[in-house]
Amino acid sequence: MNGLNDRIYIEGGHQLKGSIRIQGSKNAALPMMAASLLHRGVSVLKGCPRIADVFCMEEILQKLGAVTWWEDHDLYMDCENAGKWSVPFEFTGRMRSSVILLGALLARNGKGSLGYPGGCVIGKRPIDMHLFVLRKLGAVITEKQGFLVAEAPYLQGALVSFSKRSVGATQQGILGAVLADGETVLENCACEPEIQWLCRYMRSMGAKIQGDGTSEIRIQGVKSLSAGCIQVPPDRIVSGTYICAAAVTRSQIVLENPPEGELKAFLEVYRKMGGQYKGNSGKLLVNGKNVQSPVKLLETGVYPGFPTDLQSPVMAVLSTIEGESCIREMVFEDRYKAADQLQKMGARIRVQGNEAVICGVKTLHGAAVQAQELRGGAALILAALGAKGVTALEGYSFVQRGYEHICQDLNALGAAVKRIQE
Ligand SMILES: CC(=O)N[C@H]1[C@@H](OP(=O)(O)OP(=O)(O)OC[C@H]2O[C@@H](n3ccc(=O)[nH]c3=O)[C@H](O)[C@@H]2O)O[C@H](CO)[C@@H](O)[C@@H]1O
Ligand SMILES: C=C(OP(=O)(O)O)C(=O)O
Repeated sequence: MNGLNDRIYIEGGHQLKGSIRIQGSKNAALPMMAASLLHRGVSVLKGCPRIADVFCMEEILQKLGAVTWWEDHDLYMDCENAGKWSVPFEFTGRMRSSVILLGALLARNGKGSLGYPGGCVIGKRPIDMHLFVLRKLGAVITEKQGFLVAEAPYLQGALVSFSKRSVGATQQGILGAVLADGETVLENCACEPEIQWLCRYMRSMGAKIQGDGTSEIRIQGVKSLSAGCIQVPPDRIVSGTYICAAAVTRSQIVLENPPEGELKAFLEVYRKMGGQYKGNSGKLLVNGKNVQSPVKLLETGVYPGFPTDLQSPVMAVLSTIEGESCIREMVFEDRYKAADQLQKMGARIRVQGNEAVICGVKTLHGAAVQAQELRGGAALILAALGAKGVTALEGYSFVQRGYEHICQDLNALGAAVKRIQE
């Protein structure tokens, strides 16, 4: 998207206060939507975030023949007639998560074809392990001019050992195995909470899955699945982003329903920066007034390690803490796109390979900056909140992939963020 609609203006320097409700999780909702294809009837996701990626997945389901509708934040998907099996590149190129539809299409139809997945450009992001697990389950997959074509008259349970932990490939394996003949054992699985949420949802449909949340997942194939219904969990990355908003403005806010238990590694780093927090009856009181300590080394990692999705939001905060901090990005090869833009705002960041050294400054200043991907874009908004003067951020549509109403949320807390609609 180009033009004014893709631009927001943030006037920095306002203290935040008040409380905020956390939207449903993007990375939990998307695989659940793919899983809904496995029931030939109506399934529902309650509290589903109304964000660009969810709308894109909804369009894909419609393209496959599903009928979908919303009741407030509840998304209904009638997949009775979703018997088409091909998704063109114009849809899959917009979103990384589209790739896990391959397992769902194979499980439902015995065949599926898909344009190559898009999503945030934060590294190479190959899909070798996605194809590996489906091939292990019996699929024959060919790749032609950016198009994947997979066929399997039936899928057969198998022992599959992943060479590294991948959230998407683990989900792909689960989707492919739930309706396969016999037992599947997935080894070296990712343990991210979104995998457990997918499994909870699929168990509500009658799937037999055990071990999610550990590195070994066992799936006993069943003949069919019934209607799914679940409350989409609150988004841990959005929660972390708003905690960073309190930290960068040295403010105190309340998150109404954050998944505190899923935020341990992040909260540990926030605490090292001088941030304080207190959980109380499902709410989290976050006090960023004493955020002032640099962090010697923050390493991202697979869950329960520090989430790579919160790396750039924390970089924005560290840019405002005097002294030297260091980040080591261990998951993606190219996830420092926000650093150049933060420098335009006066940040002092040196990126070398997978390390970023940040020499915090007392105050950042407003500038014209460009978001190039989702979380990097959110990081620029955070930096702008704490900066002196006005920041014009181009590329807001990247942020809208994952944040339902970040501008309204921040304004409700006292920020001054403006979007000029064409
Ligand atoms: C929609 C969604 O849930 N996205 C999340 C998901 O992305 P996604 O599922 O794409 O991330 P993965 O866990 O698969 O990626 C982890 C690492 O494995 C590599 N890899 C992955 C698959 C593969 O076939 N081969 C391979 O080498 C990737 O390039 C990366 O270096 O987990 C990431 C890591 O927590 C998060 O940053 C993303 O927000
Ligand atoms: C990288 C992300 O999303 P995706 O995997 O969909 O590109 C993200 O949510 O930060």
